[in-house]
Amino acid sequence: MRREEDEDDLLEEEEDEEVSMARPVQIVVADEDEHSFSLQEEVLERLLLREELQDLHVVVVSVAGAFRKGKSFLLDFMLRYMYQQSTISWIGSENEPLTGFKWRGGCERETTGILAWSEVFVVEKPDGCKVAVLLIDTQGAFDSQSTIKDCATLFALSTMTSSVQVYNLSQNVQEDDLQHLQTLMFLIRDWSYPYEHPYGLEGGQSFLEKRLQVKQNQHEELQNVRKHIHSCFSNIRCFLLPHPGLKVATNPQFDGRLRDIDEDFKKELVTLIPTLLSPENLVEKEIGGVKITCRDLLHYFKAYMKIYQGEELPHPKSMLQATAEANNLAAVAGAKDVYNKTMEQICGGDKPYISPSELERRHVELRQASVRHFRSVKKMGGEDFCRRYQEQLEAELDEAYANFCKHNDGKNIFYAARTPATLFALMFVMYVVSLVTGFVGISSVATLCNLVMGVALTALCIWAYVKYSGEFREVGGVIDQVAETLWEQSVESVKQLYLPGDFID
Ligand SMILES: Nc1nc2c(ncn2[C@@H]2O[C@H](COP(=O)(O)OP(=O)(O)OP(=O)(O)O)[C@@H](O)[C@H]2O)c(=O)[nH]1
Ligand SMILES: [Mg+2]
Repeated sequence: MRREEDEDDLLEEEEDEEVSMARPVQIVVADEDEHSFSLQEEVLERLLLREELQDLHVVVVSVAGAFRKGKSFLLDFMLRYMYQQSTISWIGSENEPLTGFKWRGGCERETTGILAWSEVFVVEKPDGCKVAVLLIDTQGAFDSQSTIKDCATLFALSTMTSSVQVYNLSQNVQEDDLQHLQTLMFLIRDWSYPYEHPYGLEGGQSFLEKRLQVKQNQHEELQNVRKHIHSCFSNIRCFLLPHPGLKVATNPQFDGRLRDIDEDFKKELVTLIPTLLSPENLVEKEIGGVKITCRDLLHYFKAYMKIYQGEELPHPKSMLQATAEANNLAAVAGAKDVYNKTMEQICGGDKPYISPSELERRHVELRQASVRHFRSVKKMGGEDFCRRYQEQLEAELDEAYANFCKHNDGKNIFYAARTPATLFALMFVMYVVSLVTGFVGISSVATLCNLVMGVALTALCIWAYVKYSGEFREVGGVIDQVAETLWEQSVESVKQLYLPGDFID
């Protein structure tokens, strides 16, 4: 028995440790049979809404492309860089197995849906701004189980939400690769023609230029893709990566040790990864020309996911609509945060009681500031569209204010002491009246007073028990209500007795 308990404890400890350890987390889950995808909102919230992250501009680096082409493998080197970037030897030691996003050999696909690394890295750029860096791994495209729509959905979703899309290709750029359009960096694995275009960024750039050239005798459609691609992306790059060697590609025992990887590959990796991730090269995610924060990113994920869940592939117009919606929702969340944070400072849980009129004054002030903040954020969708969200913001602020008020009232000890005070006062009055009437000889009245006193005492005991234990709260509520009515009635009658008539109004 004892041993079992010990084992349970051990298991729990291991689970706790796992929770705190950085690991890949699934943010979009793919349903194989239904060919549908669902967003893990809670996971994403836990990732992006951390206090220290939510207001930072976000850099989202995602790797997408065909399945089984070393995407997760590459991401694990990116992780090494993110953890060790201050050292020159960030790439690791010769005998260290490569871990992080799960990768493996073989011909069956590994990654499904979309995964993110659970640790969002905070990096200071050379200009002193701190940004949050999120690394994203996507399901490989063109495997035998997924439909074209599945691949397009995942690819579009990761492209729409990332600031740097690494489009992983094998050996060459083919025509259908260009038709996927959305990319900033074509990463060509196993490049085998270094004598025509050398490895690395420069070779890649000259190769890409050649590929993207519009030629007179080309089919019109091919010409259009080439013309269009530049208008979709502000920066298109290409990197040629050599083959990592036969051990990497064919040995089932290979576990990612540098020792087993070709020198050429490692040499190029050392320039590729900093090109994407060094502080001066980080690209913050922008939407509509505005840099977005981690908190905003959550809203964009939700909005894009919603439209990709439909039967059809979304129309560009609905993409724009979803972007506008997410954009407004993000602005609402930002503005509400401004309000909540300041209100917390004024009357949060650890702050003392503040007079209701002062609280209202601050609320009105902050509500205005919050709405102003909302209006000042650059938004899409036009005035009418924004107004709807402004109304939503105002309603949410009023609701938050009502909660702050309740909280504040709870802190007033006189407010809290009202019920026992009323009951004590009642008992005292009854005691005095029963004494006097008993003395004078009106025993029936005296008995009645004693009875009321007994009831008040019982109510007081029950009330105290409810407050102490937290049980039978409804009974406590009834006692509070009766006491409050009694209190108000007495205050009213005292006022009428002692204040001149014209004061009462
Ligand atoms: N030929 C070649 N193989 C590579 C390269 N990089 C990694 N590999 C190998 O490719 C295999 C697949 O690696 P993964 O990282 O799991 O590939 P993936 O693209 O994430 O695969 P899916 O998750 O199934 O889409 C592993 O055996 C790696 O050792 C490369 O540059 N060239
Ligand atoms: Mg993978």
